[in-house]
Amino acid sequence: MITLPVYKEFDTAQKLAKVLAAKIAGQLQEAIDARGKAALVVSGGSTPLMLFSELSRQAIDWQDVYITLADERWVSPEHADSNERLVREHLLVRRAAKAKFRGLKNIYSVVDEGVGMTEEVLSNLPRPFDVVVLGMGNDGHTASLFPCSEQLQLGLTTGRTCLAVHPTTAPHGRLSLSLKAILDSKQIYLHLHGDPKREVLRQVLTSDDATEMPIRAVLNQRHTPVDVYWSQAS
Ligand SMILES: O=C(O)[C@H](O)[C@@H](O)[C@H](O)[C@H](O)COP(=O)(O)O
Repeated sequence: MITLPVYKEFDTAQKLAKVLAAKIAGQLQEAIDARGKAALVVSGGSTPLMLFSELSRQAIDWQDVYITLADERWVSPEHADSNERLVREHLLVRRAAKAKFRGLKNIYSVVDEGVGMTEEVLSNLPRPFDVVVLGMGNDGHTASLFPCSEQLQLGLTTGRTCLAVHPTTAPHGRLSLSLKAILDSKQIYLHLHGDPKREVLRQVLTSDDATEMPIRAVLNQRHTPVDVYWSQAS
């Protein structure tokens, strides 16, 4: 059994996005005031689009904010499935256009070859990350820590920042932050939409077996606070 310390529900995705964006912006600005810079890690997928749009309108010192991704599909940044493309189109606009984005995809065509270069890029970001926003798949994956992949155990145990992942149930080779890197943060938000995800979350909380549902490893720890934000899909 896992117990959630903070769980917030909203009746629309828009209301959730407004509240969460304001909260994240406040935490980023606090970090900037304290150490001159802040680091934000966001996820891809369909859930964060409204959040990105709300975040991009926040009036903070975006030029001092480093942004990266929790995971990336190993495709070119112009590809329809690229998380970098999503971030460039929906988050790095308006006020947030001044933020410093560090993408995970690089010149290597195979993710296993590119992982070292991305590790190097990530080593130059402010740590711990100030805010990490995660999504969750219906199989309980988060970032690209997939229950189906041979690399899951590595992702849950490695001391490195990132790893190459080859899911069998989702397209593309992926690069994912490791569990250790995700937890090396001051605040994690798990951002969910719709009834099916609420049902998956219910299943997640019934056990602590992270090999079955990797999101459990993020929720079942005491190092970093994880606040869960759920809304109806509309
Ligand atoms: O690149 C990705 O696919 C992700 O970062 C992934 O972990 C995502 O957050 C979940 O799969 C939820 O995806 P949806 O928001 O599309 O449901």
